Amino acid sequence: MARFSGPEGVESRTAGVRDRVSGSPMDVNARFRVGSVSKTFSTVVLLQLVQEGKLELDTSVNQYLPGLLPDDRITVRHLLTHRSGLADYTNAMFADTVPGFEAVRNRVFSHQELVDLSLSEPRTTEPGVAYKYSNANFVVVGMLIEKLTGRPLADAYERRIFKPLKLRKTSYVHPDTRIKGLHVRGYLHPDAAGEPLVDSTEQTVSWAQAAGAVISSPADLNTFTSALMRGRLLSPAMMEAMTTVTPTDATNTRFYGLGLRRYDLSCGVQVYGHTGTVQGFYTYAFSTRDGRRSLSAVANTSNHGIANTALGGTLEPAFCGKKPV
Ligand SMILES: C[C@@H](NC(=O)[C@@H](C)NC(=O)CCCC[C@H](NC(=O)C[NH3+])C(=O)[O-])C(=O)O
Repeated sequence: MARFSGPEGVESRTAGVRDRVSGSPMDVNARFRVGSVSKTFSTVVLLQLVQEGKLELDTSVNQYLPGLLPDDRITVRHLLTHRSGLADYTNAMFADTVPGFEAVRNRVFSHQELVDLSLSEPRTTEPGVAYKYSNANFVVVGMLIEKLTGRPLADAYERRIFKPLKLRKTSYVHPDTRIKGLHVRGYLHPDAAGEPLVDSTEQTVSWAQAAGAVISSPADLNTFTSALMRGRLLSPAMMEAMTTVTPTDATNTRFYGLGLRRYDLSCGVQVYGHTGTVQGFYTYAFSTRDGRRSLSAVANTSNHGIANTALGGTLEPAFCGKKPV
């Protein structure tokens, strides 16, 4: 399903079903797991704390969480730009897709357990030297938010983003495994062709937390990315910092700022947002820099490259006016 919001109004497209058993059609008003789009929510909260003087971007993480990391050179900014060198424990956790998922779908991890999983693997880069995507970075961001606010992560999201923007279909319910209300069921592709799909809708997402456990809807994600880009959540200076990007691959069309991706489209439009992959759900949530146009595109499957590529293919038609091929 996809929902495009722009000056000309809202356009939605759906295809297929939200539930393979009942056959209920995909519904653009349904909720789903946004995966790493959660990283942008977490970044907004942390940058608001920076604005409030509670922490500084270029200070060592260990200054705020004494003894957590083995290298005092790792700064808060390194976490938000995936340049800390902290290994991504999910690579090992989900090397074998379905068994890996089944082993954790009902597990509740502490933040410390997830950090320990990361630290049990070698660092991937010297701090600040290279972009190496890792969920561990945003687990630590979640720890910083809870330490500096003295409250659970859910409260920070609710009070600082969900409530002010009236994102009534957006929630953070860790470790509850259910998606409440009208929602899409997600179907995880097994690694071996021919194996049955796995209904992966119910899970704690405790393996990701601030890195991937937010639940939302297409309209709410468009409201969020648009409001973010319009400067409704952060100061101009902080938006400048957040949208200062470096390339993440050799194509020079994909970039990462602070918890934010930038894609440069063929028509010259630059869109900002994040992608998400959690068992059974692919998400693209992007907006133009002025926030006037935003798109949320979702597929209720994962571990299925052609679906992810097709979903990513909605950005050009949506923002460049190209008719889909
Ligand atoms: C990349 C994406 N990251 C995220 O959204 C985070 C939260 N998800 C992951 O790290 C993938 C976990 C495995 C998914 C599983 N894959 C496997 O198990 C592969 N063996 C699946 O596809 O559902 C992003 O930033 O856009």
